[in-house]
Amino acid sequence: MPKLHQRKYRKITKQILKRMAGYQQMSDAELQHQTQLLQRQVNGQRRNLKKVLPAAYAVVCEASKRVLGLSPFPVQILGAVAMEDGNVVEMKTGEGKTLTATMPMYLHGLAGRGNYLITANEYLANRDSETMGKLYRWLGLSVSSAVPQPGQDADQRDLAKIYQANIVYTTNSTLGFDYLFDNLAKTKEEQHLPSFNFALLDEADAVLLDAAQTPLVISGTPRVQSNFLGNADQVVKLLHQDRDYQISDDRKNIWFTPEGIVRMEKYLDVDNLLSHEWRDLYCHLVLALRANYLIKKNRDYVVHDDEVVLIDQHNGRELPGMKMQAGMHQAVETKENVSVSQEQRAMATITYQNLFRMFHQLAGMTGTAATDAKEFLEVYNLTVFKVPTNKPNIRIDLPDRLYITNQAKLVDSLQVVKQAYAQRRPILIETGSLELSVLYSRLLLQAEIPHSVLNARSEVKEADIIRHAGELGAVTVSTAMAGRGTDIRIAPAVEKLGGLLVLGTERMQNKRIDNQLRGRAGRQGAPGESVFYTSLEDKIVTEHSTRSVQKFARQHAQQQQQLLGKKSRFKHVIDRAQRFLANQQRAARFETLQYGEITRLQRKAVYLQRDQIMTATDLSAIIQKTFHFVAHEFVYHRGYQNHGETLLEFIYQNIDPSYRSATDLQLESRKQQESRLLQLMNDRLQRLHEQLVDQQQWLYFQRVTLLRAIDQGWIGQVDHLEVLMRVIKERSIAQVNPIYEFQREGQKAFDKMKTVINLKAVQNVTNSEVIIKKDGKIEIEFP
Ligand SMILES: Nc1ncnc2c1ncn2[C@@H]1O[C@H](COP(=O)(O)OP(=O)(O)OP(=O)(O)O)[C@@H](O)[C@H]1O
Repeated sequence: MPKLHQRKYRKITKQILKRMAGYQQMSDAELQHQTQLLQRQVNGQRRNLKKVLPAAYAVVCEASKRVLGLSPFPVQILGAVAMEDGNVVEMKTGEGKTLTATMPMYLHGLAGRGNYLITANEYLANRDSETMGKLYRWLGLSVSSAVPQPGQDADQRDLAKIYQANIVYTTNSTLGFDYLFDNLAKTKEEQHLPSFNFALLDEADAVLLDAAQTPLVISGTPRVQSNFLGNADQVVKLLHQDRDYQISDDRKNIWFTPEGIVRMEKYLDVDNLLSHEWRDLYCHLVLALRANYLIKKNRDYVVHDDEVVLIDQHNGRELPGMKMQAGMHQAVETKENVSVSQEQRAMATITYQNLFRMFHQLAGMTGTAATDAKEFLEVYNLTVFKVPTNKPNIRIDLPDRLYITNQAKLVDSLQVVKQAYAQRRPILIETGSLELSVLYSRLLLQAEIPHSVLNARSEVKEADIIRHAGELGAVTVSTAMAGRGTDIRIAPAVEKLGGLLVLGTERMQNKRIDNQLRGRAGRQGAPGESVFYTSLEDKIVTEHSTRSVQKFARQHAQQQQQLLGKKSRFKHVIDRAQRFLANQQRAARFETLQYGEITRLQRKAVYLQRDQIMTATDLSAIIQKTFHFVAHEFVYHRGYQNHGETLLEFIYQNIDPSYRSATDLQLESRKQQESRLLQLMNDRLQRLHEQLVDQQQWLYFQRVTLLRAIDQGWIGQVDHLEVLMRVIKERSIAQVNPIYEFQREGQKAFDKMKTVINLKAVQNVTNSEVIIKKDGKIEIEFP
């Protein structure tokens, strides 16, 4: 659908402002009654929403004044109008996105359920569903937060109630996991998610871009432990870089050289390590290689009490309980010689791209989107619309200070802190990692400057500290991601000192995060200042710039002065490194998208079948089809060709363990064998049917046994695809088209899965034991 023009948005905004005058005259009760009137006009049809938009937005604006004491600015209304037209709306930090969001959320809430506001973290989902919830509730719509309340576990949530609401505040991972769990349910009653109508994504770029590289994975039953772990680790430790393996410049990829392969074949005494026979061993060698040479202790993980604990790359926090997927965690445990934990099988996965593309309508808001406009359009069909600030931005963004070494940079930046502190001007020091924030805090202690450090373990505490960061004399040290979404207000006395000063101790992974940090100062037209202190030893430079830059840094490590001057060859070194990294990340997302597409199609087919079984009122046709498939498959493919399995064995294993036969089944013709199998299956089915005379019970039994078969097959397939993807990606250096290979192999596995599911269904349907309990409920013991 072609998007409306900017002028049009302004025109609609004017209409809304005009309508507000009418609503101003109404009593509270009359205003509240508007919701019902609007709902009647919408009549549950999303296509009617556009028509009522001006009225609905005007109602929200007037109600907001009365309930929250906030009257939305015209630029906020403009932003809300653009959101409804499939845009990622760029509104600078502090412009009031939380309030802006209430307009489209209310509008969609008028049509019913299935409308989500995706916030950046759980704290914000709870906070905003509370504060903005007052407004929706006042107007007669229901609202909930899907994330656990503080102190609550995820499985203690009342999902039925949460997803009953018109408007749900949540996070991307909560939504994703709930969706995946919903599709592991046994009955319709256990499914809670309404259809995906509308999602408004706060910090859309963080959700759709930064988080989109890694798919969500639900892990379940343990995978059989491999005994290759130890061997692989030992062998890989004997290898030499460049001779036996190579590492890419960005240190993200690593691969064996042909010489390395030959060497390992010798050590392990195997022929042709790359052949199908040694696939599992090779997989473990690849894992061990990454574990030993790419994944670093004290950067990616720490070792505590015989346990490998991962570290969050963004804020340096420990992530207890989190595990790397697909055997990687076990490889690192083996490297560190700690006890190897059980590896969990992947049970369900989805990429964020696919999760959000399932929505009928998407919109986003963020402080910084323009940099990635093209990708938003290509992947999500979202355009970027920039909303002007309510008041002109008068924050001063100073040019970077660039040094050769970290030390020189930190020493100089400390002078700025001292100066601000002497003036009692609040200063917010933003670091790229927890490590650095601890270091900086130590420097401040030495200089006897009292300060707060945001390394609190909870989002609530962070919000509390950051809220005070704009007060007279406040010195706050924070990691880049901490305290997001919390407003920093400044007093008039601080305005006179030039407002809040934001000092970045390094430039971050990308420009967007840099800008978010600057945006903590100078909100809503207030004065403020920002400056970054950078060096050639910063992470972004060491990891993502050319070798010549790194060489220069090493050679001049003694120099303390700043690298000034417009002509300096290093003037753009950080911008370039950021761009380089951004390109790489974009490529990685594109790759995730392509692999994810193949999984998506399979998932869609399986979930569709689950749905059909869950809603069907008669399952006999499906069961008969399954019986025929299995009988035919055995007689024409399995029994004769593959396994030489006898018919008797097959019956014992899959249909009836107590089967006694007087005849020699081998002598029967294929046709006879097939009909004998069918007859046996139906006999067993009949036996169960006689036990379950109640129609509801009978239907329930068939449904549960069939669903279980699907899940058994599909979960195996999900796990298989995960492993397959890893193997293919690792091999991809030498391959022409890994995606094509994934597709081909994935399809083959999918076909195999269908056979597995059919067979499991026969086993479950013919071989389960049923106990009818006093209350009429039935318990099924599966074979
Ligand atoms: N129309 C308004 N009138 C008065 N105050 C407002 C209005 N809209 C928002 N605010 C206030 O502005 C502050 C910033 O709002 P909010 O936190 O939603 O900004 P934001 O755009 O989400 O910023 P960030 O990007 O940092 O999350 C809040 O204190 C909010 O109450």
